[in-house]
Amino acid sequence: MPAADAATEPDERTPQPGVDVPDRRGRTGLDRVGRDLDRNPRVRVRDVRVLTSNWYVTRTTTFDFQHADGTWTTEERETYDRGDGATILLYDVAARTVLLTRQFRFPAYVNEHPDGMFIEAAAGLLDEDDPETAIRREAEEETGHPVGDVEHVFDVYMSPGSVTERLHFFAAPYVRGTIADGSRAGLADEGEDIEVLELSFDDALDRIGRDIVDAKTIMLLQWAALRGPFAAARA
Ligand SMILES: Nc1nc2c(ncn2[C@@H]2O[C@H](COP(=O)(O)OP(=O)(O)O[C@H]3O[C@H](CO)[C@@H](O)[C@H](O)[C@@H]3O)[C@@H](O)[C@H]2O)c(=O)[nH]1
Ligand SMILES: [Mg+2]
Repeated sequence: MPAADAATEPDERTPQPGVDVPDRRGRTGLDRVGRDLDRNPRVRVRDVRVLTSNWYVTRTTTFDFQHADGTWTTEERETYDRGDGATILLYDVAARTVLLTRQFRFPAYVNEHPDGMFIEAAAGLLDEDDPETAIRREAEEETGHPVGDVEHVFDVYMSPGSVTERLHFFAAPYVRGTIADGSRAGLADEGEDIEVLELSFDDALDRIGRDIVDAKTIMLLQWAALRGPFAAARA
């Protein structure tokens, strides 16, 4: 590098929140995630940069990738990391109903959803908990209904080209009538305002693609119809 350019390089990098000094959520070392990945010999991570660590974390990672013909190229990919989550379908087989939620989702509203009000299966981030503990907590917080034994359904990457999140899917029975349709739930101090929605299972299936447009909810409803509690073989 020419001397003139070297002179313009800063001596020390300004400390970066989330990397060298705590960010607003007390995190440091966020640039270490992904550096030691070695499970796939066709991928060699070269650098990880934290772009934002405001609430969740965006990074850009530079890596060498070996293509099918053996050649290597250097690629850069941005990732959005909000941690992993869990979701649950609460169902009553005898009443043929499901217990869902309705809440405002800004990212959908800003992308052409008519009002941002989303019908969803109860769900939340794991935070520090294991998936089953987390889904019990979230189901009770978001529907007010206590959850007994849960059935693990599958674990799915919801948007693997950009979002790191893996979502753990569960199902559990609930008792119709315990929670009033239209009652409110959620943690007010986290800005949550959640309406509990009790729908007939057939109505919920019918509304897929109309006013039920949330991926995890559609996946759980279709699983319930095909292989879950409402599948012909299990009924
Ligand atoms: N201040 C602030 N708070 C935020 C922000 N983003 C989220 N939150 C807070 O974080 C809470 C997260 O609520 P959870 O119930 O834990 O998560 P969720 O958003 O319902 O996530 C579930 O649904 C998502 C969408 O389908 C899933 O992506 C996710 O895995 C999970 O299943 C929100 O209620 C809100 O209070 C933000 O940018 N700023
Ligand atoms: Mg939630």
